[in-house]
Amino acid sequence: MLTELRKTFYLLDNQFIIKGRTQEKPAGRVAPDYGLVTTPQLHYMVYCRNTSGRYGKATIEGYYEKLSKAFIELTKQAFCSGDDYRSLKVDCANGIGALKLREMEHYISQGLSVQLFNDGTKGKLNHLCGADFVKSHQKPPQGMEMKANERCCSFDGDADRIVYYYLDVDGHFHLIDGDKIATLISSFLKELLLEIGESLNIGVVQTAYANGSSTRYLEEVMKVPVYCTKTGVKHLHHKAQEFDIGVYFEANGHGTVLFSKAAETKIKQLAKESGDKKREAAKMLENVIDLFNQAAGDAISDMLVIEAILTRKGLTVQQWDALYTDLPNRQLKVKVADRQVISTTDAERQVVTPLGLQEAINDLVKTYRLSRAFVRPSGTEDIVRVYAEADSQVSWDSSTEKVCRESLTTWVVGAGRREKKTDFKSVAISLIIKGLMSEICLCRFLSSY
Ligand SMILES: CC(=O)N[C@H]1[C@@H](OP(=O)(O)O)O[C@H](CO)[C@@H](O)[C@@H]1O
Repeated sequence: MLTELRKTFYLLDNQFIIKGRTQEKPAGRVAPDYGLVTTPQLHYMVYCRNTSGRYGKATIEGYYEKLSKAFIELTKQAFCSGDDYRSLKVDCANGIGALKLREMEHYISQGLSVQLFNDGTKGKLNHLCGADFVKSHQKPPQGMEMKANERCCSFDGDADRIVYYYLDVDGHFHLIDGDKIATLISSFLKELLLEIGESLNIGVVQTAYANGSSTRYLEEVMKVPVYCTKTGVKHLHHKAQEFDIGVYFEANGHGTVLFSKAAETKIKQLAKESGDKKREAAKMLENVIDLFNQAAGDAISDMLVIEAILTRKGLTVQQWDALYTDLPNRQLKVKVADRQVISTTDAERQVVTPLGLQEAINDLVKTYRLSRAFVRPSGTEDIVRVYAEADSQVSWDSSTEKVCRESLTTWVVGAGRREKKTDFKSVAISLIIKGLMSEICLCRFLSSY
């Protein structure tokens, strides 16, 4: 994988990428060797080169200096500076993120001390660790020593995704995924925008995998417009470019924030105006712009933004988590002979073919409160993905409970996970939706293909 990254980098560096078109590099130019870098660092270098250095210095030191300077500026007069805010446990998925975060550690040590786990000295890349493992199994990575209420996060193998989590005093695991990251960031940005008093528009971009509670919170409580695109960051990135400030995150923790040129110019100009609250907010926004990797979703950059926001707002990880409660949800993969038998529309939320499948899904979900389910072919694997979510407040009778208990036992034994007792009904309901959709609908509709 790391070799793949290097190959990708050399390929990019041998070409000049201008407004999405590639051109051969002029003869005689030597491609610099940056050694091993994370995927987002690689995107950062390309972005710097394509803007002739206006975005930043196209070196690894340039990256560290730009981000750490903004981070230190944002945290130096922070509301909270106790040890709890300063230390963070990071699972590096045995990937490149460990090497790079170690290199960066001393640049940021004034504001944050990181303790690295799964740093690649032993263990395999992404094996029982990393953001994807933590998100899909909803449990801590192997090798991480967690105490109650400690703030922890996981990168994925190439360090372009991040998720946070903690254990509560009862030992229950709480995941804070890309949706909650987007919510925290959007609320911080919205507050700063209010302070500078400029009518810059802000939009949040999600995919169908965003938890319904996050969408509702953003739209109804925060009054921020939310847009849904197809899965895959390229779709989210393009949509986010339509706003002065475009926040995009996939639920799996892949995302960033984009600032339009006009917004950046306005903010820079306000930051120069003298001595008032407006100017302070604009200066803070200026640092936020520098701290985000606007070339691509970046675990290191996102981590620093999150840490700066939590410190500035004096928020604990539990308070952050309590912004809203995720609807119980399940995702599963179904192996089919030809995943293309399923085609979708409406940002992959509605099935077009095979005919009848969408009606079957509609019939299934309409009996549960706040329920939603969709089926789509994966863009990266030869599988079909099924997603279902539902509210835990649902009607219940003893026969349903019997079926659910059995399903739940199968689930616990099969997946090796233990649910909280209070989640029992909701988990069981999700299982029914999942079970019905996967076993009855999908099999019935797909068996003929
Ligand atoms: C449900 C899910 O997590 N899908 C992932 C996965 O895409 P699929 O098209 O679902 O296979 O890989 C993509 C690339 O890494 C990532 O952007 C996306 O979020």
